[in-house]
Amino acid sequence: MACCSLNFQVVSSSNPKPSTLSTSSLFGRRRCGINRSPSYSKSLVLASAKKQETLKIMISGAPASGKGTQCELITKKYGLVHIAAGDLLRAEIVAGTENGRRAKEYMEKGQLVPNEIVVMMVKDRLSQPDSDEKGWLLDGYPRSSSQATALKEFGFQPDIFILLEVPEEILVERVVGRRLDPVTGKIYHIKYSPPETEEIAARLTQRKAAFEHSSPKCRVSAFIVDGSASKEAVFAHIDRELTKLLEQKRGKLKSMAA
Ligand SMILES: Nc1ncnc2c1ncn2[C@@H]1O[C@H](COP(=O)(O)OP(=O)(O)O)[C@@H](O)[C@H]1O
Repeated sequence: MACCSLNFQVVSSSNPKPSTLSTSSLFGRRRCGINRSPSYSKSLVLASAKKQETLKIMISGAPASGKGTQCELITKKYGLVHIAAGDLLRAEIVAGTENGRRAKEYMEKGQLVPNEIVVMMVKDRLSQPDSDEKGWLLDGYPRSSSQATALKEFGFQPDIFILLEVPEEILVERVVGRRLDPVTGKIYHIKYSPPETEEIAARLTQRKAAFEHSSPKCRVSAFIVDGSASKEAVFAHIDRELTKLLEQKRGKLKSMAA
């Protein structure tokens, strides 16, 4: 069965050790609606009308991890604004801006675009009213601990970080073996562009790992997906987690208004 091949881990900042939950316990629980009961106080209704709680999500996954598909499913279900760092950069290039011109040089070489361009670009997009109203799903950012820190300093903190982990052998089989040097930002390929020294080789990471090393101060859910897990099975796990999170956020709002 497809779902049997999917491990699900939740790591919170207070409990950095992941605890693996069984798929049956996750699938077994009923999802609760967030219907308003007529007994809610007036203040609650006013508070809710003023600002509905939304989700703020960061998602990371190596190429071929199925991230694109999951992003589509998540944004559709939760009505979030999908903000992909790569798309923002490509839009700058198309618009012919100075940032776009500079970014292009790095992108063509397969390197990370410098932080002074990417950070402000993402920050500006997150500051748009639609991101605030609908919530957001940030994709492809951060790719280093300094990017994570920079955004946090601007006050943008995700509720959850979703990590789609694909075992090494499947990734290599599926696509290229790209690796990031977290120190220099240089991208290598384990086969076609190997690192120059043993020292560099020892610290290379897949890009997603750069975020893991930055210790996000938010809940982290890692979905370890092997080749046979269907997109529906993966989404069922993510959906369960997000529904729970949203209920918690809205529950907190309720108790504050009561
Ligand atoms: N957070 C980021 N920081 C720096 N550069 C980025 C970032 N996100 C995207 N880029 C640049 O844009 C390119 C395209 O990104 P993306 O659309 O996510 O595709 P890919 O998965 O092939 O990297 C990357 O190769 C990189 O040069």
